[in-house]
Amino acid sequence: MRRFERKQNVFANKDALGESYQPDQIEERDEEIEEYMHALQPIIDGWEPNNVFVYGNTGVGKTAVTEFLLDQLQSDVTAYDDIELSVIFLNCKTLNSSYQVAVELVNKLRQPGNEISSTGYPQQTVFNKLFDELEAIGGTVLLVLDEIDSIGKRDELLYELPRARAHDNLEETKIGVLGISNDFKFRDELDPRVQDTLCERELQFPPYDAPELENILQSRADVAIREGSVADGVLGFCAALAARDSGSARQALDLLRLAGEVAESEDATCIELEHAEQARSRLERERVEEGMRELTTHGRLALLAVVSKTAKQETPCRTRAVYDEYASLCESAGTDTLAQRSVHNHLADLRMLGILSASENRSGSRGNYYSYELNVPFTSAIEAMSDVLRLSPEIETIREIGLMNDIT
Ligand SMILES: Nc1ncnc2c1ncn2[C@@H]1O[C@H](COP(=O)(O)OP(=O)(O)OP(=O)(O)O)[C@@H](O)[C@H]1O
Repeated sequence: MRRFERKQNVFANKDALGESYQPDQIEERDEEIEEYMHALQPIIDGWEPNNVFVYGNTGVGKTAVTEFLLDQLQSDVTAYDDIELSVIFLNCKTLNSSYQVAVELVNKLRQPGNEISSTGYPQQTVFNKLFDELEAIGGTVLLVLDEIDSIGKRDELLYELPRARAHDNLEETKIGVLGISNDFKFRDELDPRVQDTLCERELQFPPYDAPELENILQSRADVAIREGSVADGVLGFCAALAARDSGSARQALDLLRLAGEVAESEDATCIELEHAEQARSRLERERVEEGMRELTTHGRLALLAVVSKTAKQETPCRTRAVYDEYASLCESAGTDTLAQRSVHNHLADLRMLGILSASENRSGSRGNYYSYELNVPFTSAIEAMSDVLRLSPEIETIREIGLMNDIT
């Protein structure tokens, strides 16, 4: 049997491409940093902090920039004796109401063994306990609530916190709330009174473009990858793919890390383009599989219908044509067919998941219609389908037709 053996032929510090790594340097965000510093300036000046709302798509540096700037702020603030700054960071991902967030904050601020239980109190009692804890800290407290959208519509705490001094819930402590979110709808759906205070200062982080992502990758690769271990064009390839898809630095970093893993598993000493290609198709396949897990059987059959049309070189194609293909797959699977309207909804879901793309066509007086095609490689889709659908002979036939037509 093969034994474990250390392989470090490509990576110098692989963790530097991971999520928990905090970069020493933030690239390509000078304007946002300037605006952010402006919003935080009252803290250094000794006034009440602004409430700040930071939003932008996933992976665009909201958390990284916030952590970087708050570290800097905490260090700069030590030059002023009259300012006591405490920063409390809470990720709200698993907390879906004001009540839960307040309990979590109270427990974070209390000594171990003195925590409160997460159920059983009236909401206002928990809020009061939180105010007591905050008052005990004194000075300036900045509450950073990451993924704040998880709180949903039960956002009373976001109303109460910024008004705590005005409502005499806090006397000594000056409080600021810094909310971070990638859900654009959340901000718009907030109670207008919450919106007024919470979004006192708004910072929007746009998606990165390809050159920006390449610079971010380069600065991470300098730490993470051995010198000379990444071939020309690899960083550009990862950056271009992520820019085209999401503009997310996380996606670009994940791609580079996986490309490095592929290279290491092949005992290569340098990450070549072909490793990045393999990483791309693996990530895409994972994305299709992940998306497909959420689909119902009919959603999967609708997708298989588009895959089949792709094999026959008949995409982009209209809902009607996808529907006919879908109906015959249902027959093979021994399943009743849904109405065309429902299949249309499944196609729209697949488009939202990024598995299909659609182009809108105008057909004069009869209105507009969509044509669908696969937005992921044929091979990734067919592999993923054969894992989740029990239609082996049909899937094999589609694969063969695709092969015959040179579809990859
Ligand atoms: N400008 C940048 N310079 C260096 N690294 C960056 C930059 N922007 C993002 N990153 C890195 O990309 C990854 C994702 O960034 P981050 O977690 O800050 O995104 P986010 O906008 O907070 O996303 P989400 O909404 O999903 O939490 C992290 O590893 C982060 O260090």
